[in-house]
Amino acid sequence: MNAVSGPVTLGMPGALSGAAPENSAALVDRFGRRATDMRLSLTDKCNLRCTYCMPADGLDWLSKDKVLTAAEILRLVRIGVDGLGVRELRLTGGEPLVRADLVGIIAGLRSAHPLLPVSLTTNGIGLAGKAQALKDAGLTRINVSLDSLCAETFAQLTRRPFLDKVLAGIDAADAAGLGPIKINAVLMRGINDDGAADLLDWALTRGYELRFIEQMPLDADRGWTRDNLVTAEEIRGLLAPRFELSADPRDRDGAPAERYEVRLPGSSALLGTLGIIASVTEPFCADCKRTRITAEGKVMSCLFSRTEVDLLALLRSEPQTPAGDGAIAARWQEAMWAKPKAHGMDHTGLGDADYVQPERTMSAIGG
Ligand SMILES: Nc1nc2c(ncn2[C@@H]2O[C@H](COP(=O)(O)OP(=O)(O)OP(=O)(O)O)[C@@H](O)[C@H]2O)c(=O)[nH]1
Ligand SMILES: C[S@@+](CC[C@H](N)C(=O)[O-])C[C@H]1O[C@@H](n2cnc3c(N)ncnc32)[C@H](O)[C@@H]1O
Ligand code: SF4
Ligand code: SF4
Repeated sequence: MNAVSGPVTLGMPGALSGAAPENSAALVDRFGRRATDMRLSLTDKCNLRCTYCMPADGLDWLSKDKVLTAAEILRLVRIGVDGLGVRELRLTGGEPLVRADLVGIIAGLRSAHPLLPVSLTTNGIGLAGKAQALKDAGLTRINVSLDSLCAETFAQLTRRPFLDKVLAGIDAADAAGLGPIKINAVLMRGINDDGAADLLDWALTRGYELRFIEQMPLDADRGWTRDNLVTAEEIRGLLAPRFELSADPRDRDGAPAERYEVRLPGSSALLGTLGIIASVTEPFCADCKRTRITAEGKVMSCLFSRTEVDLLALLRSEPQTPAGDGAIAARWQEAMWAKPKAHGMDHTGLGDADYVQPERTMSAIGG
């Protein structure tokens, strides 16, 4: 690994400087966590309006000049991978498939980093026509969001009638070899929670890993309440009549999803794996490995950060020299050093009295 050379001097807050990792070429924080998983938002735009994420009328999209260009993305990833210990890359958004240069970005990433795992999280709209090109460009694997197999429920949740497009996209991704395919579903009380077991059955039959996600307070409508949340415990209860879950023995390794082996009640035959991402009731912040960059080039050290650190201006002002790259790396390290302990605070507690929802909503952060 080439270290990023240049002025990697970490300007840590005085009170914390005793633990500052001077010149350490990694994205470490005050709590000893090391971010090796880079999540990069390619765009704030989206063609769905999921109720738990976007307002019905969409948001004011960023103008093109405010969004990271393909060249800036490649430079940032190079700095992260070659200099700061990034070991895997997730492309997300907004909806990453709406970016016209997506295939070119992936090809550029693959050419620069032949062994880097590069995955994509998408709503699947338009995937049917792009899956093979994404695979050919070097995409490693894909996660597709799908909250319901019922067309009406899908349309109610996403405010768009596009279930068929998503299903066709998943089929195409499977055929193109973009597996193991993971399916993300947010459960909403009284809307799609009654379809949880059917969704699991569908995913198991096709060999996909379904993950149920607890809804987080990152919606534009600010309608989230802790009381209305479908919790991990409830999800396990919803599945119990039809499926038996047991702990997956594989190391979780800081992943948001707690994995379970799935069997029919009383049977020893393994049907597949289920994940539950319980950010609210069973948080996993102590092992967090993530560093996030928004589509406009800001570091969000935590999904719930209310402080953002801009890298775009540096990308546009610093020369592409070891010193210039080093200045960008140093700013990124500073941002990560200040990462909150959990949920954007010094303790876990989404929905607690002292929890303040970030101004950005999920799609604008890069979920
Ligand atoms: N609280 C919290 N939730 C996260 C974080 N990263 C991902 N999630 C949640 O996990 C969901 C699924 O994320 P994906 O983009 O599919 O990726 P992943 O589960 O991290 O990754 P893989 O299992 O490696 O495919 C996101 O929509 C979020 O709801 C995180 O850092 N903090
Ligand atoms: C923000 S989206 C971006 C990528 C793509 N548009 C998609 O939907 O997969 C990434 C993931 O965040 C999830 N998500 C969005 N808002 C959420 C919320 N308030 N709570 C939990 N997960 C959320 C979505 O279900 C999706 O799986
Ligand atoms: S969850 Fe994804 S698909 Fe749904 S509105 Fe948000 S960004 Fe768009
Ligand atoms: S809430 Fe913040 S600290 Fe916790 S897992 Fe997510 S990004 Fe990491």
